Amino acid sequence: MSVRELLPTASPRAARRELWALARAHRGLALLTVVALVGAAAIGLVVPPLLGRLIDIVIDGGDSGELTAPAVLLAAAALAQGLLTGAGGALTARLGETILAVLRERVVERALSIPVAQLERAGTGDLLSRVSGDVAVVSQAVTLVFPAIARAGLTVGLTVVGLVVLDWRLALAALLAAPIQVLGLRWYLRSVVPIYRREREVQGERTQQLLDTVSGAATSRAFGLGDAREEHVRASSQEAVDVAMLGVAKVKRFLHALNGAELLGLSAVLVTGFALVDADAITVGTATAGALYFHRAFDPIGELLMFFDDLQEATTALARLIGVASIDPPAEPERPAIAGDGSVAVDAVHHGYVDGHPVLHGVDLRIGDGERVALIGTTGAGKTTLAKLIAGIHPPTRGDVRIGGARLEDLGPAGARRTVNLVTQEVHVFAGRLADDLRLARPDADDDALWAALERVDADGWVRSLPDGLQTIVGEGGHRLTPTQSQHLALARLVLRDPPVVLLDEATAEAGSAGARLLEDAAERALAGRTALVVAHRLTQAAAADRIVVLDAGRVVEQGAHDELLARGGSYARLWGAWSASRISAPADGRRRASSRPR
Ligand SMILES: Nc1ncnc2c1ncn2[C@@H]1O[C@H](COP(=O)(O)OP(=O)(O)OP(=O)(O)O)[C@@H](O)[C@H]1O
Repeated sequence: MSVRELLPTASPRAARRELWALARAHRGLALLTVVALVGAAAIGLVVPPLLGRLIDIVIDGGDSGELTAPAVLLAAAALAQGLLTGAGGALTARLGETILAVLRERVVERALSIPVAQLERAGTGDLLSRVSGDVAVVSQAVTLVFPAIARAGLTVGLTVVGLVVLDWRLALAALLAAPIQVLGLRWYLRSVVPIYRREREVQGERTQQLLDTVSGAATSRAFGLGDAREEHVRASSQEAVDVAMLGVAKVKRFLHALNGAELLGLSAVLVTGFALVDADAITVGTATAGALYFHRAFDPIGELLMFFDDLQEATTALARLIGVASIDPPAEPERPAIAGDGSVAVDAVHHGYVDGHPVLHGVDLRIGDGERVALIGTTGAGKTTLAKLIAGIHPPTRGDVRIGGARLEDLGPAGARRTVNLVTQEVHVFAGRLADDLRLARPDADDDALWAALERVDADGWVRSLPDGLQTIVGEGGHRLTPTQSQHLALARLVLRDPPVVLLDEATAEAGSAGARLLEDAAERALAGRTALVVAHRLTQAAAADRIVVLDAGRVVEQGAHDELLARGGSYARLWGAWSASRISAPADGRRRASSRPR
């Protein structure tokens, strides 16, 4: 059993540092954004004192000419604030999107260089949920939540300053609202946030039920399961509605509490203002301005509190993205070694994925330059593990792997990739032109080189018959390739890459028998002239090798040529006997029969 070791998540401090560094790279835009947001909030501050001034002029019986200046200023402030708010929102979104784009690129770049072993420990789902789900959450926050929070935060902060400057006693009275807000927020976080989380889970379940029902419609019809499927969808929809309604009820209570806080705070400001006016300490206009300030700060406070959940979600998602973006790419040695030839030496190699569960126990193996070795053994014997260690995907727990005399770590990640290639049955065909898919192996290859590689693995025939030949769009959304054709492509990429050492793991195991035969021939041609370790599932593959190595429970128990091992009557002879018997009773392709040496 493997232990999940999720990819790193940045600490809040590291996330802030990274964001700061990203924002600094766009300091011009960031500065402009701050100026617009602060400007909008600051201009808004002049509105309550101006209204207060108007009231004082009216109360003092001033002439109407005196009203003109404050009224014009009010109109100008409203216009300027509107313009700056609009500009601030647009600039915040632009800054956020720019930073997110850089972050996204970095996440993808780092994701591609994450050592496979680390990715396997984390599970690809972890990385996928980050590059899809987390990016979506942050994207939405960048355009909606962050600008609103920046605006609200600045308005609240500056308004509180304005209130204190206007009259500290009014500011003190306004503070009466704070305890209700703090207690309300604590209650909200404890009771509503978990409901939101549950709501998202239930919605995910409902989507899954819908997808299952739609994609499995034909099966449901065939087995008369329509009613049962409908019931599943109905039940999950009902649950989603129930949970959403529970959330709505709680949010309404929270809003009531906020309204109560507003009532209390505003009453306190008005009563204090009344008392101060009564004592001739301030004018009616100042008291009015105080009440307006309070009111002005209140809406954004509500907004800030309501966005708290989104903000939490977005910060978590951001920390998960920054966590991946901060993974150091594997270090290259200062002076990478160069493999002298294609020989492989495995010395006393031990390996285990989980402490206390060793998989390989001191494996020694020598493969000569250009030699073809077949690795066989029962399921779980450790064949794939050994191949991965030789490919440098996992470093062995103990022991050494050398290629052409150089240790894998001295070759460095890039050198190891150039020297050893592991071809597995998991072949991914990238969406795009077939030629581009092939060029992943050798970006500078011209069309002639691509055709030569395809011819070498006998794939040129079907590629020529595609609607646009090399330019045919394949992969997701394009021309669908059969598993055999995908494997053909993988082998053609191998030819283009041209590594001296190849590890072929189950590359031909999945295809149907006719395809398997074709691929065996293609693999044969792709491997010609290279050192090869073939994890063989059909013993015909093993029999054709120069040497066969039998692995049992993580140990090499036998090795030698096919005839030699048959004559010895050991593990291989027994496996061959059992396999031949099964072939005679149920021949895979209905034509061939097992013989002592099939090739
Ligand atoms: N990533 C992993 N984490 C934990 N255990 C693993 C991991 N990969 C393989 N194992 C375990 O290591 C042992 C050897 O697995 P391995 O895949 O190397 O065997 P194999 O001989 O290639 O088997 P098969 O023929 O079924 O592919 C098995 O017990 C397997 O469960």
